[in-house]
Amino acid sequence: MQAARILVDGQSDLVLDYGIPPEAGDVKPGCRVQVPLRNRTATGTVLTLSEPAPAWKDRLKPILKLIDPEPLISPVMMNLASWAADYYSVALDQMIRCLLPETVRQENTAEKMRKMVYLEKTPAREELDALYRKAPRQAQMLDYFSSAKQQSAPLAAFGAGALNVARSLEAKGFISLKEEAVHRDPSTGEQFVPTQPMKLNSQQQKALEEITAMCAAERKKPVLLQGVTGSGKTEVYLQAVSQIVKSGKSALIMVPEISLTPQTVQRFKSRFAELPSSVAVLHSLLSDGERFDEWHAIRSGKARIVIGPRSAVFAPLQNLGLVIVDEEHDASYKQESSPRYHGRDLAVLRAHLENCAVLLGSATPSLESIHNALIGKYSLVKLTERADGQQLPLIRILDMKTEGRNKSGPNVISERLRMSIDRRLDKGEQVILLLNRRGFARSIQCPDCGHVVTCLHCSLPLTYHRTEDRLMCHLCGFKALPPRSCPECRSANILLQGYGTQKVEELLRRTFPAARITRVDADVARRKNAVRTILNQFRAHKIDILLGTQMIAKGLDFPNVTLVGVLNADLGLHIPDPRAGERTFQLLTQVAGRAGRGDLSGEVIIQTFTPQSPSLQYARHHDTDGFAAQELEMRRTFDLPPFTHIAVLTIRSQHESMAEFATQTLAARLRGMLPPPATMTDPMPAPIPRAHGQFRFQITVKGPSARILSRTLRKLVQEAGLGEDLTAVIDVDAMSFM
Ligand SMILES: Nc1ncnc2c1ncn2[C@@H]1O[C@H](COP(=O)(O)OP(=O)(O)OP(=O)(O)O)[C@@H](O)[C@H]1O
Ligand SMILES: [Zn+2]
Repeated sequence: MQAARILVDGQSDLVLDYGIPPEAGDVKPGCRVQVPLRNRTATGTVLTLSEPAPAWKDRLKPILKLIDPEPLISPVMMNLASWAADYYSVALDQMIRCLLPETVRQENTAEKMRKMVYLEKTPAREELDALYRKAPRQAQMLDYFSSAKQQSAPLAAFGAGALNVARSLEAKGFISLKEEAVHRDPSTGEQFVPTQPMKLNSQQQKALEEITAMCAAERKKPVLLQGVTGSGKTEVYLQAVSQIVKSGKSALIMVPEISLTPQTVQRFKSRFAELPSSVAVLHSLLSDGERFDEWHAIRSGKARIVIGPRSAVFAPLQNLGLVIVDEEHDASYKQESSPRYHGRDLAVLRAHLENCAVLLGSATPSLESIHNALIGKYSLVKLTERADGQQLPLIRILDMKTEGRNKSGPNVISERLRMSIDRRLDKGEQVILLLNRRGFARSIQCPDCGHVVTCLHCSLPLTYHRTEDRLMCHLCGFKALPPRSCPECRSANILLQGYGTQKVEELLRRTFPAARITRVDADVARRKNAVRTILNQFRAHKIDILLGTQMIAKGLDFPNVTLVGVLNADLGLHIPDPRAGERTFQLLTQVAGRAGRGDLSGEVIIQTFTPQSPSLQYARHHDTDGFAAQELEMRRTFDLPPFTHIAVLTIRSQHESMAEFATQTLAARLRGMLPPPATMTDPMPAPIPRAHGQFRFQITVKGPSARILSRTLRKLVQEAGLGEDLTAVIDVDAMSFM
């Protein structure tokens, strides 16, 4: 009897061997099975098959039943899962859970069925008239088909009691009733007008040819498409995908966040509108039913184009021909909870395992990707001009130390910016204002003694929410009344410092009373479809000024926007993160790219207290290469990514001394385990030392091989056998250090 190693659902890393009895059928890796577990039955997924050691042969419990005749997980995806589990130090079952969503794994989730009425025989006029006299509802049902010129309709369309009516008609042979599976399509109700491919300019043409060549090549390299904002990257994606689909293969398009990139989704849905339901959109707001249906539509090949955020890298596409990662630098590709995988990195790996082409696109690629291009691992294609032939917008940097002061202290909107906004509004043009919310905007700081009001449970500064008139912690949700005076020095000026989108909105309304102003921030984005509705209104010019946080910086295309103002460019620079400069550069370049995308030329005004910072200066000159060169030089000097890998081990506990002691003990052991040239820091409190009521201490390790760092930390934690009050978190290739 062969044995199968099975990942049993429900318990972390419970991997058990079972025997495969002949009656179980063709059990393969990636199949789900039913197995006995103590006194109950459990479900599980087959990881590997093996010949059991002779001594074990008779002691293995047998598999009860094979659930899927064909494996739900392809061998390539099994491979990807094991690789990721090892690389990111998570249990294999966690990765399998990403591959098979809960609703797909549960055997009992069924397709949604509905009753359909099919017309079998069209009644003659006299028959219908007679029916109208005897049984008017039956007549109406039949009449529906002739007037609607349809052969079928859902029973539910005929209202209550329709089942009896339909049964009578079925008995008379006019119609038949059938059960059908409904596809729960998340975009039902939306209309997509088909679009035609555009004639590519020569740079776009070259980019497309490079991708086509890579698709055909025996040995493939990822293609990095570095194209300035508005250079027509999306059109290149569309035509590349079109080629792939025509050749009978499937394509995966990854985007940072669906709710923030509605235009990209719309453009794909429209371009491929002629292929019904061929574009599947995955995102976190899908209902279980929708997710189940989309998953099976993708797996069966009904949907051969998939758009989704980082988790879409696990979509069960067959015969994959191309993977596209749009805005590949975006931080949201890294999952910040377990499993802490990087969607872009797994996309590159998946493409490698499937031997298909992969395209990474961005106006401001990550330094990791630029580095890979420079050393020849990636093939680099550039789009240096806007597709519409427009100039890139003129960027002006305003030093708020001199420009922004008035009697009461620093101003939110400088006089220069105010005048520019006025001018644009007078001409009937539109304005985007960005409030950089990385870092601690909206926090309450006493202007007299410098005291910052922080959360009682986390050390994070509390932020002020106008509508509720409360201070809130964005980590744990703690709420408090704003103090009337400074708890430290009793100064009454306490509320003056710091400002959030709500406060700026209020101020804007006062400054520009005639303008129509709308705010988009995380609070607004939580409401389903709110962002999309606002963006549609903005496009229709029902809004003059759009005020928002970094979420409005992404991939939006509004031809009538001629001015973009960045209110506080440097906030994100002053945080403990080696990528702070890179993120600020990317944010400014992206948001500047929203200006002047139509026939009107654009202008960008950046307000800052640190005008000399390289992130700002290079952004001002649209100089991605220049920024990358100097930033890479700095990273090399300080041995930071992409020249090394960083992993962070965080130990959390409700008890501060326990966490600190455990971290010190681990650090001492780690010193003896970490193979050179890897290095480590001393244990330290995390930049946010307390979150969700837990104290957090960190050790940061650095080294040329992420896998060695990961395996060493994993071994360390496993051997230490931490007690119940302690949690260890390993974050490989960490992107956030808070
Ligand atoms: N070959 C072309 N000829 C004419 N117009 C084009 C062409 N390609 C793209 N465009 C238009 O140029 C505009 C910008 O293109 P697109 O949004 O694809 O750029 P992008 O590089 O994806 O921009 P971003 O990085 O800012 O999201 C769009 O309105 C698009 O319709
Ligand atoms: Zn808190």
